[in-house]
Amino acid sequence: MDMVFHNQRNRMEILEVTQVAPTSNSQESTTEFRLPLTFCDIFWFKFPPVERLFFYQLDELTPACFNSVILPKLKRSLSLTLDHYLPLAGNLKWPPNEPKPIILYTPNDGVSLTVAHSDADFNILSSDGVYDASELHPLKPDLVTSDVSASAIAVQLTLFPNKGFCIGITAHHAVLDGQTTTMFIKSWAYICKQGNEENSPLPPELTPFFDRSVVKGPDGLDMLYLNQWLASSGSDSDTSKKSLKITTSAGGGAASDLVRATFEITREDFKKLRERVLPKLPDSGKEVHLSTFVLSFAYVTTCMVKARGGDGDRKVAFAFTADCRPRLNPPVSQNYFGNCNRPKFEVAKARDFLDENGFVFAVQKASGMVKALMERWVLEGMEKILSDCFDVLKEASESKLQIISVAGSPRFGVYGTDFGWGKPHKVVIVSIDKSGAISMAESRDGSGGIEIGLALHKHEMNNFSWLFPRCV
Ligand SMILES: CC(C)(COP(=O)(O)OP(=O)(O)OC[C@H]1O[C@@H](n2cnc3c(N)ncnc32)[C@H](O)[C@@H]1OP(=O)(O)O)[C@@H](O)C(=O)NCCC(=O)NCCSC(=O)CC(=O)O
Repeated sequence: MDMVFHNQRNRMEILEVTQVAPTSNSQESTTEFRLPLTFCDIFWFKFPPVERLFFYQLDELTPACFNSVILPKLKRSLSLTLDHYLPLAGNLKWPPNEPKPIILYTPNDGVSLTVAHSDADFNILSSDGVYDASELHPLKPDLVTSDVSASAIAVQLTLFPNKGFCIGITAHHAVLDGQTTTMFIKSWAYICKQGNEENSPLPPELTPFFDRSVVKGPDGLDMLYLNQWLASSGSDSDTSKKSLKITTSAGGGAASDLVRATFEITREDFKKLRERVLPKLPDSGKEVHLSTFVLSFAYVTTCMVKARGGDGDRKVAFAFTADCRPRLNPPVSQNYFGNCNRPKFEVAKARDFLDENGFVFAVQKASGMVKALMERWVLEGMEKILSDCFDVLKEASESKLQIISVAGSPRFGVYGTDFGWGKPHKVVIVSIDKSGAISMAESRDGSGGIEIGLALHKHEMNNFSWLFPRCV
């Protein structure tokens, strides 16, 4: 890992802020479309939005070519894609007579689109790092939220003259999860690459499924979560309680002195990690779920706890989100639009990871968490999970606890997102710098490895990059 630290003052010019609406040709876009929120959506009610950037390298891309070819194609295809994803052109609203907020699309709604030019160093920002986390912030669009309305998504297209461009998408987590966000972006890319034909259907694997009745959970969980969110607002006034405005406080503050880097765990590394851990597991690991996810999560967690060091008694919460679609009974289509996931987390002592057998401990813990999802009801324990999350977030904000969670997934296949100009040079999740999360994606070269994105304090990043090749 190259530990040269890059810090640059990047210059950015916003050229246009506009709304992209579904095409008026589509029959659906001329009528209202409502979607209720399920308990899975309301769980995420005020969590910070998820911000993704897709960097496309196009050497010699001139402003003229960007403005006359790329920009019109991206805008037109976004509009056509919204015909299939009307709720994303809409907003979260809370009508006075409704017990909970809804997603509402009304004709003339659209997605906020920002167009910008940047003189920042494309090569650094789309590299494996290390650079200031805040350098990415000008590239992500801000989700518009207020007391009475919250956008579902926002999009930004940024040109880096003679280098390429970047597509930024910010998603309201109560509207869509990572599975749906990536399906939407792939649909947009598909339509763009196909040449923007009107009324053309999406292939089955990209066609969203809007029937909310298939996600069934324990009765009353939606209102339980909503009431917990309202109680957490700290306000007695009904208007501010019911406000749809998102502040970053729910997931911790924004980055100020964090740096970012990407680390890869290759297929060969996984082989080595398996070989090292197996002899140390009871019954030669027969009962342990040794997937690449479990190995990566356990390995990175161990390195992160060691990178922070300190008191062995301090608490560490390690958490991930599981996709419930295949695990519900009956299973729900992967095309289900919205949130169909559950967080899973456990709290341990730093000592358990700092120990000589820290990695073995982490593997057993992560394996147990994944196995519980398979062997028991996938929604077990959901009644307590939001209040437990609030407790953990509070302790983390008081620096009493280190949270390590996972955003994204190697299954999303983000590097397959081709709008017609090739696959992305780099995909990052900007919002990990607010949440203490690591990000995961498949390796870009399709070699079966996993890419891990980190945003850490500089000294922890130094420690991490020293430890990463030699932690086990
Ligand atoms: C709970 C899990 C993380 C556990 O993963 P595991 O891989 O350990 O376990 P598993 O039983 O699911 O899979 C076992 C093996 O089958 C393979 N496998 C199974 N299903 C697969 C699929 N659909 N695509 C590709 N591979 C698959 C796995 O790669 C693994 O093999 P091998 O060992 O070879 O790997 C996962 O099941 C899961 O739900 N992933 C999705 C998480 C997710 O949606 N995150 C985003 C949350 S939203 C969010 O964070 C915000 C956002 O992103 O916007």
